[in-house]
Amino acid sequence: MSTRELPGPGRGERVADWFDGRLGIHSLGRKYLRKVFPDHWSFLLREICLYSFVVLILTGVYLTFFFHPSMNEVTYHGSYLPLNGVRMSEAYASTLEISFDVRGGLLMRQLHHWAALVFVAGMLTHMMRHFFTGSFRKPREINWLFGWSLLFLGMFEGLFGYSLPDDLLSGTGLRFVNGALLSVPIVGTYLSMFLFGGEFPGDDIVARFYSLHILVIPGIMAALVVAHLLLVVYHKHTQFAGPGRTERNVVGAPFMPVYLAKAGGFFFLVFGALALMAAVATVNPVWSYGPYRADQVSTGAQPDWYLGFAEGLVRIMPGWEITLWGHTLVLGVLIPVVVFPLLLVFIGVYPFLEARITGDRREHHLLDRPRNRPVRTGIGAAWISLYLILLAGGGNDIVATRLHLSINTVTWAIRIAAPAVPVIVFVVTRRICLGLQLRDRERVLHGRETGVIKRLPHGEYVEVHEPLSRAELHTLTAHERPGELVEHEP
Ligand code: HEM
Ligand code: HEM
Repeated sequence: MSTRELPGPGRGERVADWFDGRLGIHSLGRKYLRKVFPDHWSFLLREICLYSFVVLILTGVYLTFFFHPSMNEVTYHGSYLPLNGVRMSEAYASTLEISFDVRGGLLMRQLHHWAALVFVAGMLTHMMRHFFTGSFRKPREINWLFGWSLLFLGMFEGLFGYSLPDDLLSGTGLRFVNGALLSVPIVGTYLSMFLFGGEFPGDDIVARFYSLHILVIPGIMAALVVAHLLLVVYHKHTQFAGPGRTERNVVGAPFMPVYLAKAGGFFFLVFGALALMAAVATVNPVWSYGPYRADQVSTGAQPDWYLGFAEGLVRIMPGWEITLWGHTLVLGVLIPVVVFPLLLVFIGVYPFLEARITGDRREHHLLDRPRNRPVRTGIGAAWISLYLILLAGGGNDIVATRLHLSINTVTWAIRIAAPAVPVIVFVVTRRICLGLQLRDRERVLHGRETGVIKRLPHGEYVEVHEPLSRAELHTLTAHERPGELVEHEP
């Protein structure tokens, strides 16, 4: 065949070449599309975070087309007749319009709100899975901090979001924020005036929260998500111990095509589940609360679940006040305002605390089984129990009415449970871990109990034990025992 007859590159190949010459996509792709992903069900939690974040951005952009972030007063004349003729802010009126007059508006609002609830739940569970398995250890401490910042920002992003519609519930939440700011000594009044642009509630807060909500915080969060994922690529994945898995390799399926297909499918699953929730379950029906008025307050007012623990801290505090040099310190609010961030900061700095206390400064790429780290597992369980108790405290009125109890009984029960239960949970969890370790040890040394009883020729009955497979033996023994840490020179 002469050279003239050779077929030239096809159109697709030419386009690909053109782009590759300018962007280097081919070499990048060749390197990263074969990136290996280990498999474990708990790794899916991160995908719930990622995809609900994507849903939040998509639905959020749709909402910006119709939402008016203004506190100018208007008289409502829309489709929701019970509020016809009522004076309200433009923000609230536009939320009613989104809910009743914009095509797909209510679905989008509910999708946005459900996605927010699931997003923070996803982050908390993803965080706890990394906590319990010790993946935050060197070299991933900074990625832990990136993740932690996402959680922290996510909570405030939610608070700013549900304050936007300017309904009676969100206004009650803002009054709470105002009270918390005012309790700060010396600068409290300035902080409140600065945030609200004058006396609470002022005319600016919705517009201010709007810029933070749709621009500043999502921008920082998107950058953090990218940095978080880049660091995962740089560090490579952690994995559970098992045959063939070491501190130096990663065993799993390649990104392309296996993982991409899985991740793509999972995106539609998360999107579908959220859409279903948004379609069938009402969330934040602002029309039934009415517009915010500073002289009114709604009963049964709750923040979204992820901030319930902060509310709980305030509700269980006695209304203590002291007067110093002619100034009143409202300890009943100030103490919770200090404890609330501390509870979160403890989680943020935990990797550094653990490394310092255990003296373990080595790199770790193999994950711990929680039972093999009884103290850490105990601390994690105790933290969750405190969080849940305070969450119940934040809904003490709901608990009291649902269980037909006096609100004082509920409040006192939570006051006692908040310090006591985490200690009990710590001790019990630690014991359970040690028990499970003994069970593992028993299985390694004597094999699995088969339940088959044999009678020996001399009449003795014994249970037949089946030795574990080599793979199982490896998995159960591939961990360090206390006292194995390498001593470092100070
Ligand atoms: C992590 C991200 C986000 C969270 C946790 C979040 C959370 C929320 C929540 C809970 C609400 C109240 C919804 C309701 O009315 O029931 C809200 C409202 C709103 N969000 Fe977001 N959001 C996020 C990101 C975004 C983004 C990226 C945008 C826009 C680009 C956006 C735009 C809006 C708008 C316009 C509203 C007011 C509309 C309304 O309440 O009906 N959000 N957000
Ligand atoms: C928007 C929220 C978040 C997204 C989209 C996200 C996503 C991811 C993804 C995709 C990974 C890869 C590997 C894996 O899960 O094993 C990862 C790893 C990690 N995440 Fe997150 N994450 C988020 C929030 C958080 C939070 C709140 C924390 C903890 C405070 C956290 C801590 C970590 C750590 C320590 C790793 C490294 C573990 C490893 O390499 O195995 N992340 N994250």
